[in-house]
Parts: sequence; C-alpha cells; structure tokens
Amino acid sequence: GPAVSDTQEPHAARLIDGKGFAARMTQDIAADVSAFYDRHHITPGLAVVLVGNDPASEVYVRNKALQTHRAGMRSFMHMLPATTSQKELLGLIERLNVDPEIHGILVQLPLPAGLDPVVVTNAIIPEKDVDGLGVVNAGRLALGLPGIVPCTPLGCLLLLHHYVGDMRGRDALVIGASNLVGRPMAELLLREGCTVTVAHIDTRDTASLARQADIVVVATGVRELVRGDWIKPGATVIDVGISRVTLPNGKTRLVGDVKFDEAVKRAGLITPVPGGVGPMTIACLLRNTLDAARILVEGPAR
Ligand SMILES: NC(=O)C1=CN([C@@H]2O[C@H](COP(=O)(O)OP(=O)(O)OC[C@H]3O[C@@H](n4cnc5c(N)ncnc54)[C@H](OP(=O)(O)O)[C@@H]3O)[C@@H](O)[C@H]2O)C=CC1
Ligand SMILES: Nc1nc(=O)c2c([nH]1)NC[C@@H]1CN(c3ccc(C(=O)N[C@@H](CCC(=O)O)C(=O)O)cc3)C=[N+]21
Ligand SMILES: [Mg+2]
Repeated sequence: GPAVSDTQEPHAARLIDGKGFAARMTQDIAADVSAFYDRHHITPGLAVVLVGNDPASEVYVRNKALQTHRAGMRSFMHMLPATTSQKELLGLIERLNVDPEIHGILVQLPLPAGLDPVVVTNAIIPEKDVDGLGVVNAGRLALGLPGIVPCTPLGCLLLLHHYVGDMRGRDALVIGASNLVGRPMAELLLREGCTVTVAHIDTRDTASLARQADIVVVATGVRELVRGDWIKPGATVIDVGISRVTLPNGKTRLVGDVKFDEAVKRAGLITPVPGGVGPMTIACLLRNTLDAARILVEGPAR
C-alpha cells in the first residue's frame, strides 16, 4: 500500500475479557450459594457425565471441576467408557434425576457413535437440564418463555450485553447451527432485536455474509475457519471454537474457529481463545445449576 499507511499505528480490536467477566460472575455465584446454604442447609450439586473421551470435553471437565469448587458447589463426575450402552447411560440419568443431592445434570457432547444425543439429553428432567438442551427448555427458548438457556450462548449474550449494549437493528451472523451453540445463539440474538443469519455446512458463501455482519458468532469446530478479510471493519467477533493443536515443539495450544492474528486487525471487539467464551460457559453452568437448585428447593418464583 502507499507509504503513508505504513507509518500509521495498525488498528487492533479491543479484547473481550471473558475470563475476568466469568471470575466476577463466579464470585457473585459463590455469595448466592452461601446465602442459599444458610437458608436451606443444602449445597447445590452438579452431575457431569462424560462418555469416552473428546479433547474439547476434557478441557471443559478440568476447568469446570475447579470453578465449581470455587463457587462453593459440589461436582459429581461420572466418567464412563466409550463402550457404554444407551441403556446403561439412561439408567445413570434416571438415578441422577431422583437424587436429592443433584440439582443439575450435564451430559458432555459429542457422545460416542451408537448413543443418541437427542434421546439421552431428553432423559434429563427439565428442572435439572442445566445445559438447556431438552425439548422443554429448547421450546421455551424458541417461544421466548422463561427456562434454562444453554450455557455457551448465554455466556456469549452476557458478553455482548456488557461490551456492545443495545443490539437492536444490528446484522448478526451465527456460523454453525448445532443444538448446543448455533441455534440457541440465533434465538437469543433474535430476541435482542438483531437481524439474524445462520450459516452452516451447506451455506454457499459464508465469507460474504460475514463481511456484512456487525456481530459474528462462530461455532463450527473448524479451526481458524474465519479469516481476517471476512470481518467487516469494527465488527464484534465472538469465537466459540475450541481445538487443541500440537506445535512443532510437541507442546499443545488451544485455538478457536477464527484466525485471531488476522481478525484482531479488523474487528472492533474480539474474544480470545483461551480466555474468551470458554470461562463464560462454565460460569453460566454454575449460575444455571444454582437457579435449578432454587427452583427445585424453593419452587418456582411467584
Ligand atoms: N467455548 C465453549 O464454551 C464451547 C466450545 N465449543 C466448541 O465450539 C465448536 C462447535 O461446537 P458444536 O456447536 O458443539 O459443534 P457441532 O459439530 O455440533 O456443530 C458444528 C456446526 O458448524 C457447522 N459447520 C461445520 N463446518 C462448517 C463450515 N465450514 N462452515 C459453516 N458451518 C460449518 C455444522 O454444520 P452441519 O450441522 O451442517 O454439519 C454444524 O452446524 C467446537 O470447537 C466445540 O469444541 C462447544 C461448546 C462450548
Ligand atoms: N453438553 C455439553 N455442554 C457443553 O457446554 C460442552 C460440551 N457438552 N462438550 C464440550 C464443549 C466444550 N466446552 C468448553 C467449555 C469451557 C472451556 C474452557 O474452559 N476453556 C478455557 C480453556 C482454558 C485452558 O485450559 O487453557 C478457555 O477457553 O479459556 C472449553 C470448552 C463445553 N462444551
Ligand atoms: Mg461435531
């Protein structure tokens, strides 16, 4: 380009500090957990079920155990072999459904082949469905009724509220349409008044849709899919993706679905990986579990 532009300070986006935001949320949750204990002598309990092994799920499990403890809640881990039958898994969920020490149940996705995620997630009673994936909570979200909202889209929404504020009339693009992230994210952005587009595997030109968007949320699991030139200057970029890559020196590093070094030069606001959406997912899981415990113990607010 012209010599003059080379002397200018390159624009860099403001970083969205999900890690700090989540840490503050966790402190508030800890205070609420303590007050809940004072009222009822009950500590909210979260059951986490991991079948087989999935790299992103392992990162999640590790951080979740730590944060649950930090919030003063109890965490019950169930690690099952990849050979577990659907019947065995449904039997475990049935026991957790009726266990008075358990207020939230989360089954890690993806499940190994042979286990049906729709059947399994719908076996969780709606009151303990802290991932918000069953038909009752998903339906409530679609209809704009109160219910349990999936943790990752909820975490993204809280960041957007804090850093962007009013989103009415903004063009939002969600890349990825999973039941866990993309679809509920689209519902929430629509509720905020955005004009929402959802791109998925069959979308013809995701790059040009992205170039029009004021807000881009990416959740595909395709590492570094979104390049710098996909981003409209000044746009807000929320990167949900978590992939573990091995470097030439043998160490591993987490990367997102956005090529960060490129996108940071174009965006106005951007989440890093790690330190962005991941910690927010965990804080929202703890919040959902405390809210579930309140409703199970105290009954729905009247
Ligand atoms: N940070 C966090 O807290 C969390 C991170 N994650 C991470 O987010 C990522 C996505 O997770 P999840 O939604 O569960 O994944 P899924 O694999 O369930 O869904 C991915 C979605 O992206 C779509 N997709 C895949 N490739 C492309 C592409 N090239 N262009 C456009 N769309 C594409 C898929 O389309 P189709 O359905 O048609 O195949 C699908 O809709 C993963 O890296 C996961 O580890 C997930 C949850 C929480
Ligand atoms: N039913 C279900 N619900 C989920 O929400 C769900 C799931 N299954 N399966 C796996 C994915 C992945 N996921 C992550 C959550 C937090 C971090 C996280 O804490 N990330 C830190 C990592 C810090 C580090 O270890 O370096 C960060 O991004 O800063 C990662 C990944 C939730 N998922
Ligand atoms: Mg997948």
